[in-house]
Amino acid sequence: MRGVWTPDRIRAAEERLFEAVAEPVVMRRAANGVALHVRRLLGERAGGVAGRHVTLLVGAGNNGGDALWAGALLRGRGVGVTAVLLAPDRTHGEGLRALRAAGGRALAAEGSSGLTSEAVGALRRGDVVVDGVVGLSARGGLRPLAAEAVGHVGAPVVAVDLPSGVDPATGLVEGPAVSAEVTVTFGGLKPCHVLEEGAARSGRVRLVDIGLIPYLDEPDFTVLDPEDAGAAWPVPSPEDDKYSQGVLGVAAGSASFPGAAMLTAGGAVRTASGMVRYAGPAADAVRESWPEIVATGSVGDTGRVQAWAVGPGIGTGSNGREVLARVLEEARPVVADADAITLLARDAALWDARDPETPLVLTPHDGEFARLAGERPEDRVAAARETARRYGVLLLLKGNSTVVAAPDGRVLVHPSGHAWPATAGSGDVLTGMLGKLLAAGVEPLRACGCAVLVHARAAEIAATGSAEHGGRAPRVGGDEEGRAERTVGAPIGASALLAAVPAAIREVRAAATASVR
Ligand SMILES: NC(=O)C1=CN([C@@H]2O[C@H](COP(=O)(O)OP(=O)(O)OC[C@H]3O[C@@H](n4cnc5c(N)ncnc54)[C@H](O)[C@@H]3O)[C@@H](O)[C@H]2O)[C@@H](O)CC1
Ligand SMILES: Nc1ncnc2c1ncn2[C@@H]1O[C@H](COP(=O)(O)OP(=O)(O)O)[C@@H](O)[C@H]1O
Ligand SMILES: [K+]
Repeated sequence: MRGVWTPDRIRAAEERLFEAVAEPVVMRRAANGVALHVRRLLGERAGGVAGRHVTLLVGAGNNGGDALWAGALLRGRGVGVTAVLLAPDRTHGEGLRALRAAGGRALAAEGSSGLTSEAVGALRRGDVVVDGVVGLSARGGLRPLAAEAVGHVGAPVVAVDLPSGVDPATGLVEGPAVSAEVTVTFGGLKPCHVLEEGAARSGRVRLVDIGLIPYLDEPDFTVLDPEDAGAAWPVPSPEDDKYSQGVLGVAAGSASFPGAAMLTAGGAVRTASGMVRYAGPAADAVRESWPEIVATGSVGDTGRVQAWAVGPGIGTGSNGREVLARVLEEARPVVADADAITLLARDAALWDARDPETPLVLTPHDGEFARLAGERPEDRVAAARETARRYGVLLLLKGNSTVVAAPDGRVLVHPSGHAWPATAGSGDVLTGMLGKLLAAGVEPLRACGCAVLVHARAAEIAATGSAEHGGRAPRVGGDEEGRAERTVGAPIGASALLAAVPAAIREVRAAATASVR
């Protein structure tokens, strides 16, 4: 599990760190990390380090300073280094001296008519380009000169701290910005690494220890890693039987939408052993697809369950309302998705059926969220947190980065790193998966984080066939920790995602086993 801190809190911690450790010492730690990851990327993409060329794009502040210091270290490994200075008068002095002393070159980016031809040549020559334009103090998109310079970069980029042009606090991009292959950040993750467009533009995020951790308090929110999901995933123990692992009731689908029933129920079956019961008009179809499911026609006829998954395809008319009210009255943990969210958003009386002490998870996409909150989410973390608190629910806001907020203010974020789950019916699968984890007794916030992580990974496995390659995706270059952007994939439907859920579970469980070894 990794913490994420807002820029203000990172700065406050840095100030405390600088009382104990001199700033140049900290900066050199940061630069060491940047140089290490540049060397790795040179190895991957240029076949070696010595004799290769690195271009530093250097802005006015400490972010450029880190890049210059990293350049000096790379010179020591035989790398040719050229710094392109966007603001020569305000360049980090010590960093520049260090680079020059190590034999690196520096040139001004701007001539009398825009970017100089030398600067363009340097940007094109780099086997790797280091983005030291702007870091934590970034405001808005890249300024015109920086944007023009970035436009000439064809080589993979290592971003210092964050990809320049991305808003550090939100991950939003409101103008030209860098897209990094690797982002090397210091002390703790910032929101831009895991939210919105910033998550995709950060590429692979590498965290470097600069001694900041003791000065950071509780994170603003957290990101689960595969091993966290693997450690929490329920598997049967020798004492278990089919009931003791938690029974999930699924109330989904209708005569017009049998597929929603199949996908939700399937998500549950593939997530954990034990038992799944189905209640609804698609009982015959469900029995045929999933013979292991005990299916009945109505919620009232279903036997005992430990949790319910309700909503996909139930409709928003009186039948759907009746189903949802019956489920809520049972006072068991519930995950309510799709039509159930629409019904809850427009019918305040339905909330009376709910026991406020029993966990209720709502899993809206942005459109459903707007029905609940009155507007589409802008700052997704703040929006999810506020709505979770207001309704006293766990709010799982779906998207490329999914945000899960608990009513007590805790937040988990999962940046998927790809968009393969964006396919009709994949939300139904997620609802079934999450319901089964709730039925198994996994703590609700963690259950949400685990379900989202494994769901996204299952989509990636299905799209890339990576499980067929011994758990590793076929990649275009990239190291073995490489992210999905460099993975060759083909579009999938939700059924393919569903079929890949067991492979994704095996993978996270293997990660958990490896991490305790
Ligand atoms: N505080 C520290 O001493 C440490 C900070 N570190 C580095 O220092 C960075 C923060 O340094 P600074 O606070 O000096 O600020 P930055 O280097 O982030 O920004 C410097 C200047 O860039 C300009 N700028 C702002 N937005 C821009 C945009 N959109 N396009 C082009 N230029 C823009 C502004 O004039 C701003 O003052 C961190 O991101 C990290 O890289 C690390 O060395 C660790 C220690
Ligand atoms: N651009 C995207 N990148 C990654 N995941 C996405 C993207 N768009 C949607 N998803 C994921 O796909 C699923 C879609 O769920 P939902 O919107 O309920 O669709 P449906 O109702 O068709 O099942 C969610 O898990 C969501 O997080
Ligand atoms: K940067």
